[in-house]
Amino acid sequence: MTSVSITAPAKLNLFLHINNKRDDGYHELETLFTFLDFGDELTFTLTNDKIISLCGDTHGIPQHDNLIYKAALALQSYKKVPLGVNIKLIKKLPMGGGVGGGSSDAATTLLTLNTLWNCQLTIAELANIGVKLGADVPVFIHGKTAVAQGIGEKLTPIELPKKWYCVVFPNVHISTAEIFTHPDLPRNTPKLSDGWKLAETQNDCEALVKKLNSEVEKTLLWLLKYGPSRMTGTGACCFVELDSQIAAQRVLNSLPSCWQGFVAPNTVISPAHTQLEARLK
Ligand SMILES: C[C@@](CO)(OP(=O)(O)O)[C@H](O)COP(=O)(O)OP(=O)(O)OC[C@H]1O[C@@H](n2ccc(N)nc2=O)[C@H](O)[C@@H]1O
Ligand SMILES: Nc1ncnc2c1ncn2[C@@H]1O[C@H](COP(=O)(O)OP(=O)(O)O)[C@@H](O)[C@H]1O
Repeated sequence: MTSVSITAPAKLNLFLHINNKRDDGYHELETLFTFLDFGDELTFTLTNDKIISLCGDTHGIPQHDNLIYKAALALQSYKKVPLGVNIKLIKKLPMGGGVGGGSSDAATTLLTLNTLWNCQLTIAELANIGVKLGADVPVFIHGKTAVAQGIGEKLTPIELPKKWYCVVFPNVHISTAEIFTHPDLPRNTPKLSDGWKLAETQNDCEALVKKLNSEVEKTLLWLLKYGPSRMTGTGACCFVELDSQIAAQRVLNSLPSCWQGFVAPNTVISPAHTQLEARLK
C-alpha cells in the first residue's frame, strides 16, 4: 500500500488591504501571503476501491463538509479516478484562526492526490478546482510567497528575508463572512503603488476585529511589547515578527496560559511543495 505524509502549512497575511467590494459581495484585496514551516499533517494511503475516507482530528466536522474530503472528491470526479484514498489528519492549526488551515489542507490534498493518483493536472488546473473550495486555496496550490490581488487569484511571487514568527491564537473564533459583511469594515484602501514598503501597509480588518473582540485587542497589545505585530487574515490569530528563533521562542515561553501559540520561520516555497518534490526525486 502506498502511504505518504505531507504538511499543510500555515499562512500569514503580512498585510491585508481591502480595495473595493464587488457586485457579487466578494471583496477585492491586496495581501502578502507567506508560508510558515509549521502546519497540519496529512497521511494519504491509496486504496483500490473508489472510497475516499477521512480519519483523525476532524473536530466534529462531518466528513462531507471537510475541505479535505471535498478536495479529494472534486479531483476524483474531475479526472474520473478509479482509485480511492484514506486520509489521516493531525490538526495542529487553529480552525477559523486566519492561518488558512482548511484551505491549506484542501490544497495539500489536491497536490498530493494529483501525484498519487497520477492525474497530471497543471498547477493552474488544480488552482481552478481549488478556488471553488475557498478563496485562499489557489495561493497554497501555487505555494510561493506572493502578493495576491483580486480575491486572491492574481499572484505575484516576491522574495522576503527569513524571519521567525510567534503566532498567538487568543481562543476566540472570528467568522470571515461576519467581518466582510460588517458595515464598519474599511473598503477603500488605494491600490499599492510601485515601490511600496511593508512598513506602510496594514491589516484593514484589524481595527474592526479589535473593536468587536477585546481578546484580540489584548493579544496585540501584549505582542507589541516584543516587536512589530499584526493580526493575520480576518483573525483571530496575531503574530510578532522577530529575527531569531531564540527571540520568538522567548515570546512563546512567556505566553499567558489563556492563549495558545507556536513558533516557526517563514518559507519562500510552501513545505507541501518541498516535501512532494523531494518524494518525486
Ligand atoms: C480574507 C482572507 C485572507 O487570507 O481571510 P482568512 O480566511 O484567511 O482569515 C481570505 O482570502 C478568505 O478566504 P477564505 O477563508 O477561503 O474565504 P471563503 O471561504 O472563500 O469566503 C468566506 C466569506 O468571506 C467573504 N469574502 C471572502 C474573500 C473575499 N476576497 N471577499 C469576501 O467578501 C465572503 O462573504 C465569503 O462568503
Ligand atoms: N480540514 C479543515 N480544517 C479546518 N477547517 C475546516 C476544514 N474543513 C472545513 N473547515 C471549515 O472551514 C472553516 C475555516 O477554516 P480555516 O481555514 O481554519 O480558517 P481560516 O481561513 O480563518 O484560517 C472552519 O471554521 C471549518 O468550519
